[in-house]
Amino acid sequence: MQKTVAVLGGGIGGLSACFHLSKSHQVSKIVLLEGDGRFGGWLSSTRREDGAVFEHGPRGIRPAGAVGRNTLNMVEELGLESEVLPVTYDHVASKNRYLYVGGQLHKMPSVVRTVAPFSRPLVQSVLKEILISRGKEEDESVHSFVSRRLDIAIDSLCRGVFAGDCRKLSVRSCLPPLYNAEKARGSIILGMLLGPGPGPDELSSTLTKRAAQENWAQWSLKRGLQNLPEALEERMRNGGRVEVHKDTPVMGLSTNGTGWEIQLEDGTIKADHIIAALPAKALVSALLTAAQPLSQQLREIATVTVAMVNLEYEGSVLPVTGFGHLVPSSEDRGLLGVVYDSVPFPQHNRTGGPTTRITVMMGGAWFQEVFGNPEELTEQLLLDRATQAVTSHLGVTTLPIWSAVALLKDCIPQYYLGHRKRLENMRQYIRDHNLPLSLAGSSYDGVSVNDVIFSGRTAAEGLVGKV
Ligand SMILES: Cc1cc2nc3c(=O)[nH]c(=O)nc-3n(C[C@H](O)[C@H](O)[C@H](O)COP(=O)(O)OP(=O)(O)OC[C@H]3O[C@@H](n4cnc5c(N)ncnc54)[C@H](O)[C@@H]3O)c2cc1C
Ligand SMILES: C=Cc1c2[nH]c(c1C)Cc1[nH]c(c(CCC(=O)O)c1C)Cc1[nH]c(c(C)c1CCC(=O)O)Cc1[nH]c(c(C)c1C=C)C2
Repeated sequence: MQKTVAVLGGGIGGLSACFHLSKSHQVSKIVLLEGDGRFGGWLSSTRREDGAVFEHGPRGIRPAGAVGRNTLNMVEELGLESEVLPVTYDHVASKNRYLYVGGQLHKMPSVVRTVAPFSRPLVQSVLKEILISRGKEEDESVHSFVSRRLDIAIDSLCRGVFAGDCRKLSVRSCLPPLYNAEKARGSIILGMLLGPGPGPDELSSTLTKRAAQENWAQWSLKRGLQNLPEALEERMRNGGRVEVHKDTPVMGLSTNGTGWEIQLEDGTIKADHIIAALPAKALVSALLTAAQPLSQQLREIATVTVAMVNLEYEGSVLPVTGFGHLVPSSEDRGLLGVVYDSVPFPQHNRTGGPTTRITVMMGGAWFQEVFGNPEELTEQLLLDRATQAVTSHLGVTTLPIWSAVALLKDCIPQYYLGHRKRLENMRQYIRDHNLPLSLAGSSYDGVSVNDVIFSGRTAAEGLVGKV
């Protein structure tokens, strides 16, 4: 088959699509088009000369489930095994997660089995959140007692994964275990305890076996997660099968039904098929007047903006130890949560003398309401807000010795009510009109790094068959 496939967007989704496409000889040419000056999208790490590593996007990847194993297989194929930093389930960072409620940290104790996408906390929260947030009334109705607690738990979880508002997010698309548990077992709690039943499996690599044997809860890479897109880029460049272009934004797309003309800043290229691994809204902009009904559906996939503030403190300053804490919207709408990065990944601390690395995450669905227009915000305001939170939540009174502020505009898609139906409609439209187009990336079938890598693979295999 003499085919040119263009992959739009060089985030982890687009890179994964290229990686899998390049294993097949069904396509004669693969072109990767990335608008930015670097590949990797939200996977972004700062590496300082003294050995410290700071993550500005994702910081941990879970090995569990078929999608988790798929990522580890890719890591092994890329030769990154020796770079992996695992965190096991018996590590304090896996056992201890906190909620900040009523001005205090409350530990969420661990319970039961792994249910993707939550390694433990969903069940923890549903069952054990009962410990927190004592009511002010002398007595209250059973309904009020339970719903107040569940509200806080679910609100926090949605903030800790989607930076989103649980009142708007779709349970079917955002918490499939909860939805499936009820459907499969007739009861949420029973379903969560028994698990969703067997899922799709993956051939095991040495790394996936190691992850299972050693009971990994999450992992990172020694040089930070940005090392993953870097290794993929290197593979693409050295493999000779993918033409990689950065600083090459896609400006427009037009189709004659059998192929595409892709408008770039300095000319056009042709492709027989497109894998679009762009955020949904970027795809809408590129589609211009093509496929209007599809654009209409894509437009409805909203996103939220998150401010990430990395802080480094001299010495060991944390009063508690664990992964971090979440802040429910009833406590503070703008402050989503705080990750204690040095606990799961002390290897990312600078060499020489103890330090504490912390990341404060702010905004999300409440960004505009709390901080106003992101264009008008100063870094200093976000830094002040973050250091104040570290002082009031964790009692840290010293000033950070290093900090970085990153405003991640439109970084997490929000799967609102009806998301599943929208996806079905979009894919139906693509089929009905024989559009040579596949959709990949976080806008559609899951936001985790694992989901996105899997979406790139699914798009590639949809075109060339299993690789
Ligand atoms: C703050 C934060 C924390 C997170 N934490 C975790 C975590 O701990 N664990 C986890 O598993 N996941 C986490 N995630 C989720 C995960 O990182 C993302 O969902 C994932 O990286 C998205 O990958 P993507 O390839 O779909 O999109 P992107 O990374 O957005 O990539 C899309 C690419 O398309 C490019 N592009 C856009 N427009 C154009 C155009 N017109 N032409 C060409 N290129 C274009 C962009 O420059 C970008 O490189 C986190 C996300 C964020 C934002
Ligand atoms: C406070 C905001 C955020 C924190 N992390 C993220 C945000 C928006 C982003 C994020 N975190 C996770 C994922 C999905 C990964 C996956 O499903 O594999 C994303 C996109 C992982 C995660 N983090 C928390 C939970 C419950 C999960 C789901 C997977 C798991 O159980 O491990 C909780 C949590 N997130 C943050 C904090 C401070 C925190 C709890 C203490 C930061």
